[in-house]
Amino acid sequence: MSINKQAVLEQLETVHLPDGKNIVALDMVRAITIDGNDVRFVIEVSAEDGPRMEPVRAAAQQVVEGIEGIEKVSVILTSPSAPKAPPSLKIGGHPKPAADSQSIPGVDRILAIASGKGGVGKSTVSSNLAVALAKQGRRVGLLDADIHGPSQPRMMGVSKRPASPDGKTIIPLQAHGVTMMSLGLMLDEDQAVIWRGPMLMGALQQMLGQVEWGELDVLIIDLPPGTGDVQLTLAQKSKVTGAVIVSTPQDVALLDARKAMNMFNQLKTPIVGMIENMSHYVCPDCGKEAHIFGHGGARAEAEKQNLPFLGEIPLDLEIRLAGDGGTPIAATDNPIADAYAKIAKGLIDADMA
Ligand SMILES: Nc1ncnc2c1ncn2[C@@H]1O[C@H](COP(=O)(O)OP(=O)(O)OP(=O)(O)O)[C@@H](O)[C@H]1O
Repeated sequence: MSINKQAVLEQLETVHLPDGKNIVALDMVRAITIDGNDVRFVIEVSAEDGPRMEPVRAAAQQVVEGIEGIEKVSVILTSPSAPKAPPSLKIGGHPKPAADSQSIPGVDRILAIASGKGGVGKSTVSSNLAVALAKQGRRVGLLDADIHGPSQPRMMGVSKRPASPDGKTIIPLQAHGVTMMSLGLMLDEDQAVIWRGPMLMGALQQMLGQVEWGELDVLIIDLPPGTGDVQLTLAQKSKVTGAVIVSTPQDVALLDARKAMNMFNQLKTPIVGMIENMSHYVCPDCGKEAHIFGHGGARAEAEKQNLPFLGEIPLDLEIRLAGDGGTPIAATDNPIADAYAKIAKGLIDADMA
């Protein structure tokens, strides 16, 4: 028997609190994840109730363990302990149930930039691609959904707190011809983000739903690395046109990229193609090309997976310096900008941006 979320919820409806209401009706069950024969979920309780809720947790585990075919059940009790949201903007909070996957009014396409592994340059690709597309006349938005480590404010050179005239809608900022928003703009730069899953999901949904994006040809979303809740929420709750996978050429990054691709396949999010970042290094002194992380791995992987290969970006100090300085290299006339321009053109020609 295949295990589905509905079957899990039905069992959980039989777990009641002392006041008689069940934990599903009370909206306490979060983040149900079914992984083969294993099931994981979270029960959210108030901080005061926490210690008294262990029997409820145990009961929830027991009833789900009773479902035929389930081998392992992990249930975690959590209570909100997130830092306070910026008062006027109400970022955070629980995700509101979305009936179906939603499109964003005025936004024609959503492109998610993803990677399996951290640090492969996904955020750098996102900002440069956004700028390169804007330079080619597209109306582009950039949403920094890398909520654990938002880096777009630094890379795009913005630090102003977005306005919210009515305390509900959020007015995004403009930088290098791109309309952008990042949770980083709501936080102090060195504030660690320790929000738990459900809070993050709420924040993400708010960023998608409450930001006044205006009319956009494409909204680029810089995802966190890996295959976590943000990716799942995004793919399930919004109409993502496609995902672009960024990888460095070496095996370990490709291994993780494969996991990310599997996730998108399972979520039925089309994969637009792969980009190889840090593809090669040209020594500025002698002009010799070196392949520090190997070369061509992402292209070969794309071929293997029958996916388009969108292009390669060299490893270059100028790219890092430009990103750190708040002006993506794609916004300059440095010849390296051509690499991003080429990928942007490919996306436009494929009607993906
Ligand atoms: N092609 C490149 N050449 C040189 N430096 C690069 C290149 N791409 C990215 N970098 C640098 O590598 C570092 C990591 O890049 P970036 O933050 O874009 O990666 P990421 O995959 O988004 O990371 P995270 O996992 O933190 O989200 C940054 O300092 C960035 O400037």
